[in-house]
Amino acid sequence: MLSDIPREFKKYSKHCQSLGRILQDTRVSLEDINNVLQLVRDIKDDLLNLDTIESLKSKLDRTPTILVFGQNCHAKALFVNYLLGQAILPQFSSRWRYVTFIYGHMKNIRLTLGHEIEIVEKLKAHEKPWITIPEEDLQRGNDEPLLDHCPSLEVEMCHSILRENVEIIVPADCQVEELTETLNRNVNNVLPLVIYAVSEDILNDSNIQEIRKLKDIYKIPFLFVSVSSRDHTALSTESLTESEQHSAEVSAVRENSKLQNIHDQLVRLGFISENFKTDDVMKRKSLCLECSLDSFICDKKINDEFIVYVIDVLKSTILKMAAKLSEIHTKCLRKFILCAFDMAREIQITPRRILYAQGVELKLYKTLMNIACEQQEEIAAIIQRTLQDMRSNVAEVLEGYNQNNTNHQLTAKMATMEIQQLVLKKLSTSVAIQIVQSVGCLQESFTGTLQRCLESLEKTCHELEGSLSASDAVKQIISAAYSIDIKSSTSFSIVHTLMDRLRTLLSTFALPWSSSNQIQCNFQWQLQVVTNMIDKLSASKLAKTISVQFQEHVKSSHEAFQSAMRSLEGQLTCQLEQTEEQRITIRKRHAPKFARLALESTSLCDLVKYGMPKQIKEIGRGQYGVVSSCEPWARINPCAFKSVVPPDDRHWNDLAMEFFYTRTIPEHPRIVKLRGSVIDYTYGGGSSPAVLLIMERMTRDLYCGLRNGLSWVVRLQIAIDVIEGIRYLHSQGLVHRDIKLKNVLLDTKDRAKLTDFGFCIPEAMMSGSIVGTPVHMAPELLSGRYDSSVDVYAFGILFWYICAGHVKLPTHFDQFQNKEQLWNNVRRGTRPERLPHFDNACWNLMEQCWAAEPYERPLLGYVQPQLEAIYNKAISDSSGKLSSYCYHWI
Ligand SMILES: Nc1ncnc2c1ncn2[C@@H]1O[C@H](COP(=O)(O)OP(=O)(O)OP(=O)(O)O)[C@@H](O)[C@H]1O
Repeated sequence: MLSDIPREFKKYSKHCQSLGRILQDTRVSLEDINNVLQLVRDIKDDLLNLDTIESLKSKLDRTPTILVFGQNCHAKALFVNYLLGQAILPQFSSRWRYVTFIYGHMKNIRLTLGHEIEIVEKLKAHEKPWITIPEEDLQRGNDEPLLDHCPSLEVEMCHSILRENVEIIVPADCQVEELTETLNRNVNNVLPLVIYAVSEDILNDSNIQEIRKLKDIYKIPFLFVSVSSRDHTALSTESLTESEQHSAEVSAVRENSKLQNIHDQLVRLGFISENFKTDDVMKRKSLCLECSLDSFICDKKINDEFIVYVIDVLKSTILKMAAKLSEIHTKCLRKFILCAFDMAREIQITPRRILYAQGVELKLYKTLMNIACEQQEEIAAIIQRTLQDMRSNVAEVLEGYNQNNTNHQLTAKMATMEIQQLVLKKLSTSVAIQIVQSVGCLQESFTGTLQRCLESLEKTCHELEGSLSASDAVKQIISAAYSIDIKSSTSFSIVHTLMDRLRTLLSTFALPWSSSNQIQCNFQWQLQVVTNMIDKLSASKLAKTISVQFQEHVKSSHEAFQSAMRSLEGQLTCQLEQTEEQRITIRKRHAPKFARLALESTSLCDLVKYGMPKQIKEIGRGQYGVVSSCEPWARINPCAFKSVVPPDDRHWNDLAMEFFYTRTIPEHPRIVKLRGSVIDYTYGGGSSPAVLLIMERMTRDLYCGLRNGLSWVVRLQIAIDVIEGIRYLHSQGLVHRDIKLKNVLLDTKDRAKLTDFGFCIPEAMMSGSIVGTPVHMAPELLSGRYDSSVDVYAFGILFWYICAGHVKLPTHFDQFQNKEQLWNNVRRGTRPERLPHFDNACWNLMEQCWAAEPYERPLLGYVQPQLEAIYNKAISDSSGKLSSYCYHWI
């Protein structure tokens, strides 16, 4: 109804206010994180680059404006007059200037340049009272410009549509070519609702061109309205005379055929879809679909259907903005959570890596030192053997020089040189081969992982100082023992030293070739001298030298490694403290803030799309909220919602974080999926808003189920369902932390789903807070240091109830006066008692699950097949033995 339109604009403006507040909070929160983390800064830059926040802000500030275009002034006048319910515009005139209708307490009219500047000009309307705007005031003078300083006729009216900060603009008549520029200049920063009024049977070329141009400018759906001058408020046909009735029928037929023509033409031109029937409009309204198609209505239906177009445009506008904002919140929050995960991992892993690297290096060092000692004898033997083998090579060298050279002095020198080189080369090669063999396997087993581990530690460290790094020190240790280039003896320092020593030794024995002693050398004598000289080289001494040098080298590299490691460890410890601080800030401040914003923006989207859920009746109450059944919402049927009123900011943030985790996990048959949320800001008189969490409605909880009696097979199936649900949550990185009878809901077939993710949280975001329901709480929960195995413990207790088949507290627990007493005893090992009908398989399973030490508790992947085996046995037992019926119903 037209009379409902102001309400829709009012709703829109309320949503805009909510969005504006969320937007402002988002801006403040982004500023808050600005200096925290590089990663977070990236998020902000990302947003600023896109100008998302700013552009959303300017979109929010737009005034909803009904822009009335049309085939001619006649069509536009008819539409505006329908809309405002009075003949405000003359039906037969042309060359209009801009006409803007705005809200005012009294009817008033003036010429303006924009809203601010009023042009003082005497208007016809000022001369006497008027109903319809005088044509003279509307018409643009021949010399009146359309672009710069184009005067606009501003009409103030006291009308309910205009009261909601809405304007109606009838743009000035102009040529199609001038449209873009005139509209850009005169109608900017508005939220347009574009009407194209048609009064003729057919659109002419210039109309079509105009529509195309308008579609280029406003990329939103249009509403085509076929208008006619017929008075729809006229009396019903029954009160007409026969001839009047006849002419009314004729004009109705003509009207229908005109409507059909225009409709067909619009379809042909592709402006509206072929299947679009006016009746669809109502269907679309009820389905709350986003406005994506142009619509076509006739003026007879304006009263009922114009509102559909208005709702479509307003809803889709709000939805787009809220969805964009929600995307920003979710994106930031995801980054925060990932970041917290990485940080938690870094904090956990780095000290282990350091220990690992130190351990492996120490082992490597010790092994190399052992090699150096153990290999000494073998190296000596190798040197000995090599020197022996060398005699024949030396003989060949000497023979060659004696035959070919007459200058004995020169020959002697050259021969000495060549022999020296020969000895060194042979020695270095054979020693090198030995060392390579000894340490070669070490390189494979030690360096790969160690090197990677060190490199990753050094990469993590932001301020590695200039001195030798631990990874370089390890490289040195290895190269002290093993060098790829060992055969080019110069690159291997130990062999190089050996060469120097040999060179000195050999040059001492080079005297027989000198000319001063006048002794003629002959081959045998030379050979004897050289052989003697070689024999004088002490193999064991050389081996010892090599070994000592080798050990020294390894030791000094080891010391360098230790010192590099100490400095690396110091820096990393410092850095980890900062990382932990940042993680806490993210977990406690930034993530909850964005979670709350995300909850607000997604709730706004849900509210706009589906409205407030309509309560049927209360179905349950928990510690934190009331659960009610409600009418189908977002096509969820049957549907329920839990309303939670967070008492303070901390609870708000906690709720928002939990909501985020549970809303973002993919659907699973064993989990009650949260379908949406809305925030009721009016709750408690507006002082304490309530968050309504909307979900599928289940039949009852396991507590009720057990109290009313469930067969053994059904109970076992429920236990399997619960395990599947917990396993799924764990696979998503979430810990439930509150597994208990009331959080297991049953459907009509008594299949179970987990619900109430009030405490559900990813491990990395856990703060060690003490949460849960006392009897189901694992002892370590109280220490604040726990992991996902608390759910296994809680399942153990739940399984006790399932096996017991009733909801009475275990006698062992019943004796305690308060939860402190209970916890103290649980810590000391008190657990539920074994009931007489428990079989071994079930009892063993629950005992394993509630083991005191988390590491003793079984993995759920182990529990499930155990349960399935118990279940299969129960099925075969129950099908065979009717006599056991009573037992099953214990
Ligand atoms: N989706 C649902 N469909 C049907 N009943 C539900 C649904 N969710 C909850 N209930 C019922 O409402 C009761 C209250 O639920 P709620 O989650 O608020 O609290 P709780 O789990 O019992 O306690 P607490 O708030 O301490 O965790 C449940 O015990 C259950 O019986």
